[in-house]
Amino acid sequence: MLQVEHVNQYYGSSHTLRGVSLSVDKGQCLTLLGRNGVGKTTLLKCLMGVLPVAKGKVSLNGRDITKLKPNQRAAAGIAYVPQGREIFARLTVEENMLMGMATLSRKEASTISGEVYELFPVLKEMLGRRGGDLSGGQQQQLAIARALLQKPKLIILDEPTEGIQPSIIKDIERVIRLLRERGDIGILLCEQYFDFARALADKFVVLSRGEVVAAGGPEEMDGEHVKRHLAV
Ligand SMILES: Nc1ncnc2c1ncn2[C@@H]1O[C@H](COP(=O)(O)OP(=O)(O)OP(=O)(O)O)[C@@H](O)[C@H]1O
Repeated sequence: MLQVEHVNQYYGSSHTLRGVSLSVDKGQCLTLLGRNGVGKTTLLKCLMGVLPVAKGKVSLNGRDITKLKPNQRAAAGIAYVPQGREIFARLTVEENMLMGMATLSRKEASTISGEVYELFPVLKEMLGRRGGDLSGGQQQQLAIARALLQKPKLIILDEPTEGIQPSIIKDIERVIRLLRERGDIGILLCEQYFDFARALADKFVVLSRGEVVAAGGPEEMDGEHVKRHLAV
């Protein structure tokens, strides 16, 4: 479904992504690994259209989306849960979730799907609370819920466990596992927390200095060649 071919990106003269290729299939979770500063977030921003791709191609279900704007990519079916969550602090939980439905037709966007409350029961209890008053873990759950309400074909998660307490990390792991089992969505998970990433990966890619240096199935993630490029 998502096909990334030889993507290159520069910040000024600094060559940040060097010919990165990867693919994510429907019902599959690809985990993107690598130390701080290797280009993971830059790659995700290129996939979302927040940063331009200098050279290379990004396609979704066979459609070339390399030149599309972020809102067009959202409408095409990519949802992005950014690092730091970026929820609207002054809007309520309910209003934040409604923002996730902005790309849907009026009919589709009329009600918040009950599935979201099944996945994240805490959000139902907090509908009227301001986003900024939620804990970090609750904000992360809200950010994922908001992305799912977009009814995406592909969800991109940038370090969802960062700064989150262990009990909520377990909840997030459970939700990603459920989404994977549902089988109708592709998941691209960028993650520093190795055990979490390994538990969810159908396959993995390791970046180092903007290049893919290792890739394979979950059984290969414990290899020395992989760990050498990670902070574990
Ligand atoms: N706006 C920018 N302008 C110039 N250089 C940048 C910019 N954003 C990031 N960089 C640099 O590009 C490189 C890749 O950064 P990026 O944030 O993609 O890494 P990362 O792997 O996501 O790291 P982290 O896990 O810390 O988020 C780093 O060397 C970083 O300093």
